[in-house]
Amino acid sequence: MTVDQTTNPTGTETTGEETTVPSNVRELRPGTAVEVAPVVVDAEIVDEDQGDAEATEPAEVTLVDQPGGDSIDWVRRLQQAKREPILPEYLRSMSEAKATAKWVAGYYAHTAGYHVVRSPLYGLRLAVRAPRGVLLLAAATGRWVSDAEGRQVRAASVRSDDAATYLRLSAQRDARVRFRAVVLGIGLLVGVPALMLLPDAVPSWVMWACSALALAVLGKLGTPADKPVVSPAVVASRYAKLTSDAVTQALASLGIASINQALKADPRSIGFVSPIHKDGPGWRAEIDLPGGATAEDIIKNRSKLASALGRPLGSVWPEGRADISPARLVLWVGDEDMSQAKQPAWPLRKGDAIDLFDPQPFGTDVRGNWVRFTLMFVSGVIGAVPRMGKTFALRLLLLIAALDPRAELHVFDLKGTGDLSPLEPVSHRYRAGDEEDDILYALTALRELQKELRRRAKVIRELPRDLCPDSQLTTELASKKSLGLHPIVIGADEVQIWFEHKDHGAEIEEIVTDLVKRGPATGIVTLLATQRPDSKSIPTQISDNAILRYCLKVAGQVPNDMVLGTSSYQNGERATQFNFKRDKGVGLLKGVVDETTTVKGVKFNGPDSEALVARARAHRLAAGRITGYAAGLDVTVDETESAANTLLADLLNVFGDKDKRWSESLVDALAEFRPDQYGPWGELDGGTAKATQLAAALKPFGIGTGQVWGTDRETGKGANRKGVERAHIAAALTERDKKAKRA
Ligand SMILES: Nc1ncnc2c1ncn2[C@@H]1O[C@H](COP(=O)(O)OP(=O)(O)OP(=O)(O)O)[C@@H](O)[C@H]1O
Repeated sequence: MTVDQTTNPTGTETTGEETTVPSNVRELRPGTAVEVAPVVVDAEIVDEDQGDAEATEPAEVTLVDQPGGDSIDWVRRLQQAKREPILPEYLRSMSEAKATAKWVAGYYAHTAGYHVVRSPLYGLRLAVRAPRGVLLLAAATGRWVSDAEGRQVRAASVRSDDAATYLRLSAQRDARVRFRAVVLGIGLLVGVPALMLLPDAVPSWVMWACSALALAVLGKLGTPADKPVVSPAVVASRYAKLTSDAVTQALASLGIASINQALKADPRSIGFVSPIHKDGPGWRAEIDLPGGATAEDIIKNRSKLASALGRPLGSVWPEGRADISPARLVLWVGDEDMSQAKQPAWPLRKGDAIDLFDPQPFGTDVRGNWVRFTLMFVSGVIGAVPRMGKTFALRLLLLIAALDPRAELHVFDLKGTGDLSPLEPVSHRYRAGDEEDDILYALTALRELQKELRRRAKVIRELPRDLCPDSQLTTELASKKSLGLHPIVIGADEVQIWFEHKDHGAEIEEIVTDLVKRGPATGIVTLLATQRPDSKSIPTQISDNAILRYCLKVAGQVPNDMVLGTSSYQNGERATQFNFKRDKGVGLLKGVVDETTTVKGVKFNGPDSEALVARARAHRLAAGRITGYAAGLDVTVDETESAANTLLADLLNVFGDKDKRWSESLVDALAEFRPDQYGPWGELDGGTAKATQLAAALKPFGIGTGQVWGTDRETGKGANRKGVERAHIAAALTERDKKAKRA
């Protein structure tokens, strides 16, 4: 079609009789079904019957794709573009730059040391191989002088009876051999006497240097290709460059129907957004998947992808970029398995004071880059099956908190193994264990914290606007001792023990829910770790409101979604993918980073933690911030309250299915139930003494004892004796719990 280059106001080009539309522009035609339903009609496809009418009467055309390039969106595109950091990760802080420089220096020092130590061996190897080098040099010289390289061509001319060529080649060879023999002869005539005279003519070190050089050259010549003189000081990566062909083939082998169909129709349907390039210690490919396939489809099949690429699972990391498109896949393939890669030194290991309002390094991502986040304003849940690194992760977060001298730490090690004990010297509240008094200690501390939460909310609410414009706690406000808004960080390991406690579980759940929900805004950070992430061990109200989520290896979809949030498994965020043996300390981190990221937490062991805490304590001493447990001023748990606290619950436990029971039989049952606590009561002489004891213990709760009909177990006779009604105890227990909540 010849096109007259005039353009009408709608942007179409006209040729007098014909109306054409630029091939990349689609249109909607008025008066057709297309107008009602926005179906795109290609301008080239014109109904034959309507063709003439349209030719005589120019149709009113509404363009779907507006003319013009992308330039109208230029600024917006620029605004949306993600800026890559100007400085590489290792240059962003002085300490990291130093650590990197130190690492590089260490690397070359190691390489130099390795070769220096082996240099006598290298010399020996060269000396042993030098005679072979002499023979090979002589043979090569012989071949050069005799023009051996032309032998095959001359033989071919003989075989083909090509006399003329043979004569020409022979003449050429004779001339060449003559010339080369003369060169060799002169060389020998000059070289041999020179070699004999040289020792007397030059200083001996020159002779030694020349001899060493000659030995080195001849030794190198005599070295077989598969036995290098110098052994490698470091083992280089085994894996080759990632290519688009390898990626395409691997994606095709995953059995994803939409990808396979698209590849069948067009083998180049997998779109590579940018060239595959080196990104840290690995290769990065950014891909637009074809035909309705999503990044999740690939993430779900990570192990198959690794197998297809012929790499270890720990080095193949597909990620989605849902902010761009569900079909955008970023495939990063590491030079080595993440579990084998050495983690760089933790920037906080020296124990310098930090500000918790700033992002702090917690672990490294699959590329070995530090993953940093701000601990303030979050509540967190850490979950995993046993022995995968939960406690290490929780301790690491608490160590980070300890480095801010203002942070008040409340540490509860319900596992009771003392893994969190390095934090004792800086803890405001600390307890290890899950005994009754440990639970009561925690309960007392949590009640205090709930009161503190309310106080803080009031303080923030009443602060002058100029100090706190958005009711947002700032590092400056947190530093003002008079306000008492310093960070509070609570860490509890094996937290399910709290929530499952038969007497206090409900109250603890209520307080922790409050802390998790309202705490972050008031500077209270609650971090909970559990090895059994289900709705019983971490109530849904709490897990739903957690911001920081760190999920190490879990066994299935339910615990996975409990830690990472509903539908996470469905969306390809699967901590089930980690390996029991190799992926200790590796987990999916969510909520505090832009995208859910695979992170290997820093492995900071007990002795190192103690050393770091010693520094942290020194900062606190200097700042006058040693409080509570660390200052020898721990919370006191009222023991009578604790005995009284359990008495009502214990009575309900031993009551059995009766509504009323004699006091003396209840005392015997209590003594059997908790010998430590009620043993002495059981030893009282006679039923009356026991009944009097129970009556005295129940008096503070307003429960009286009265005559109760029962049967004597020994005589089998019925009688009226002092006893208690179950309903009175249940009512008193409910009333007491209500009071505790109001307090
Ligand atoms: N970041 C890490 N890197 C490498 N190894 C780690 C890391 N964190 C923990 N480990 C290893 O995993 C082991 C178990 O860690 P940890 O005690 O924290 O597990 P856990 O999940 O708390 O176990 P449990 O449920 O039995 O208490 C540790 O002894 C340590 O060797």
